[in-house]
Parts: sequence; C-alpha cells; structure tokens
Amino acid sequence: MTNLPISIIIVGAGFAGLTAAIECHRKGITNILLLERSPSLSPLGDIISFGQNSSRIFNNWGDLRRQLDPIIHKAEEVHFHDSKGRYVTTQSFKEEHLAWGARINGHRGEIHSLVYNYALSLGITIRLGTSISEYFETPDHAGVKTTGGEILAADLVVAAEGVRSKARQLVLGHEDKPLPSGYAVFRTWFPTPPEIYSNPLTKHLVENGDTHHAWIGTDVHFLVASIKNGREISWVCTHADSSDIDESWQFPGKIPEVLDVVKDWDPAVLALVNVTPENRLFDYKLVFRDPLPTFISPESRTILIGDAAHPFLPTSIQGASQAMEDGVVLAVCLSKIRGDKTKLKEAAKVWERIRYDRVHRIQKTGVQTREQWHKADWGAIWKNPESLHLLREAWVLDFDSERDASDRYEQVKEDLEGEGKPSAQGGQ
Ligand SMILES: Cc1cc2nc3c(=O)[nH]c(=O)nc-3n(C[C@H](O)[C@H](O)[C@H](O)COP(=O)(O)OP(=O)(O)OC[C@H]3O[C@@H](n4cnc5c(N)ncnc54)[C@H](O)[C@@H]3O)c2cc1C
Repeated sequence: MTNLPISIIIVGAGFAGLTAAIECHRKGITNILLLERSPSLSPLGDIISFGQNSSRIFNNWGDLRRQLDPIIHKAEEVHFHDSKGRYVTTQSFKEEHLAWGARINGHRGEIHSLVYNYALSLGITIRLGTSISEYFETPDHAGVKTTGGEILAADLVVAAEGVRSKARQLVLGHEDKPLPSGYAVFRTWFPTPPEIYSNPLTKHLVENGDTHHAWIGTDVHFLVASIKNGREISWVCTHADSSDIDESWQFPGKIPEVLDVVKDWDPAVLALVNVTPENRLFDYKLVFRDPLPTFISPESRTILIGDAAHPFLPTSIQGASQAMEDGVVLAVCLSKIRGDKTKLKEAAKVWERIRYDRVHRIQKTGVQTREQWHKADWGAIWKNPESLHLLREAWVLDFDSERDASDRYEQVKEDLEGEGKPSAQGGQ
C-alpha cells in the first residue's frame, strides 16, 4: 500500500479516535499521534451495542473479530414487559442477523481494550495522560496545546474527545456548552451473584445463557442483559432527571435512588436492583446539543468526529457506530486525495457532506424510540404490542460506510464545486 504523507493528531482514544487512527493507518497514513487524557484504560463500563453498520468495521481489523467472539452478548431477541412485569412482546433479531450480519454487543471496557491493543499492535503512537486544553490552526497546519503547555502540530487535527469537546470553540468561533437533556441513566455491570440464580423471580435472566429483557414505564425504561452465558449481568435504567449539570455528568449511583424511580415495579426488577453492588452503579446525566452548522474549522485543518460533533441518545443505539463510521469515511476521503496536502480542504468538505445528513437523521431515531417507550399509550400497545419494538431500518444498519464513501466521493466533490460555497450550512 502507498504511504500517504499526511500527519494527523487525533485527540481522544474513544471509539471515534481509535477507529479514525486504525482506518487512516489501513489506508496508508502512518504519521499518526493519538493523544488521550486518561492515564490508563478503565476496566469499568457497561454494555455497548454496535449495529451491523459498525460491527462490519471490526471484520477488517486483523484477528479482532475472533477475539471479540467469547465476550459478546449472544441473545438474539429482547422480551418486553410493562412496568408491573406483564409480558408484552418479543422482538427477534434472527432475521436481520441472517440478512445484514451479526451485531456486536458487549462490555464497553472489554471491547475498547481489544480495539486499543489492536491500534497499538499496528504501531500507532498513543500517548496516555495527555490532556488538550486548546486548539489552533493556520492555513498550513493545525495544532493543540496540552495542559502541560506543550505545543504539537500536524497537517490535520481530528478532535474525537467526546461530548465536552474543546475543539468546538475553534470550529464554531464561540463556546458551546452541552445542555441537560432532562434524562439520566443508572448503569451497571457486575458478575452474576448467587442470589440471582436462586431467586425464582430472576433466575430466568441467567440460567439459560444470555438473555435480554426490557420493562417500559411512563418516562422510565429498564433494560437487562445477561452475558457470557449468564455469568455477568448488566442493566440500565433511563429516567427523567431535572438535575443541573455543570462540569461533572457521571456520578456514583445510589441504590435507594433507583428503587425510588422503579417503586411499585415488577418485583423481578426490584430484586435485581437490590442485589446490585452499589460500587458498580453509575448515574449518568445525559447531555443534549443542538446540531452544529458544521463539523470543520474555518481552515478545514481541524475536524470534529464522534460525540464531539454529534452526541447521541442511548436509545438510538448508534452513538458508537456513528463515531466509528466518521473515522472510516475520513480515512476514505484522505485516501482519495492520495496524501496531497493541498487538497486537505477538499477531503474535509467531502467528508462533512457525506456524514452530516446521515448522523443527524439517525440522531432523531433516538428521540423517536425514547418517546415511543416513555410516552407509550398502553391502550394502543396492548392492541399492537409490536409498536414497542426498536426501529431496525436497513438504511441505518445494512450500510457499508467505507464502500458508500468510496463510491460517492467524486460526485460529492463535484456537487460541492458546483455549489461553490461551504458545505452543510443549515444541514438537515
Ligand atoms: C449512557 C450511554 C449509553 C450509551 N450506549 C450506547 C450503545 O449501546 N451503543 C452505541 O452505539 N452508543 C451508545 N452510546 C453512545 C456512545 O457511547 C458514544 O456515542 C461513543 O462512545 C462516542 O465515542 P467518542 O469516541 O466520540 O467519545 P468518547 O467515548 O467520549 O471518547 C472521548 C475520549 O476523549 C478523551 N478526552 C476527552 N477530553 C480530552 C482532552 N481534553 N484531551 C485528551 N483527551 C480527551 C476521553 O478521555 C475519552 O477517552 C451511549 C452513550 C451514553 C451516554
């Protein structure tokens, strides 16, 4: 493969940053520096789901797909109940697995660690414990300043530092703080304790391998997944939350607060919450951001990807997938200009145009599913239980972002040239 002479700094080693690094490397860019604030990888976390559109990306990464196999969630259906525990419906994913390929769901920390190690195995330089405080650019290069005062520069800076991105200031020209969404999520993952196996209310969750169950109430939903043949269990409880958020948005969770949210619910839910180790429980305040007018800086030398550009509600089940697609498409666009630095602006603009409508259309599906569950009209649901099912749409899931970008690059470039103006103003 031809070596493409572009230097890239990527900030943030989440799924967006790691995918961008791995995919750019795959396309022949070797001068990559990945900077991550955390001093070490955190083994903590809970469940993360990758749709078929991003699960396919792992298939291109050496032996990684095989390494993922023992740790991924194997259930192929989700069983829905109302808050009192009355069974409503089952949604099966078997057909879509046959048609569109398998999904990867598993422990965020475990999957992240495999991807991180794969990036290291390629020789990508990753500096942990490096926090970026500032972004800058000139027409010829872009750069970052670390909190230690070090200045680093490259042809292109990719800001993949999540929902609190500092690069938004450079891209937008003003500070843009995330807003509380009015919702929070209690999240946990822990080894299945003996009480879950012995309790007749909960043993079905774990004793026959991996399972997936959902309980839907007014303005609250509670999802449980057992994994590794039932030996580990994860649950999330999304609920309305009016607390204000400032700098922190992830807090230690409190079991009594969860019990308060699900009081009078199915005794199986209460039993599960009661055996949850409090030190494995997190209270995650969901932030909201209006769609940005653009993802790229005025000189097109700094670009926002992943949650830095477009945070997703968990109910879209696409945040990490779209973060990965961003990286894949970026690598395709950079390969199309064959390392010609004078064409970086072209590649960035085409990348943005390819990504902009898709991510914003998919963002809306998260709101749709949350409203469909939280504001459910139960009279209508008992008549049509399948109305609780998750949206599973081919245009989102049966999608190859690499092939699509490769096929459309020239046309999008011509469209932009024809318009003769910056891309994506006003967007969706
Ligand atoms: C509660 C919850 C549940 C979710 N569940 C799912 C799911 O099931 N499926 C799904 O697809 N998506 C899910 N998402 C969304 C998904 O987690 C995110 O969209 C995705 O992880 C975004 O990846 P990212 O790499 O853009 O950002 P992040 O994962 O936030 O990574 C950003 C990285 O940048 C680092 N960083 C931050 N600031 C700096 C700095 N100044 N300098 C250097 N480094 C910095 C951080 O330490 C971090 O490692 C969920 C989100 C939430 C909030």
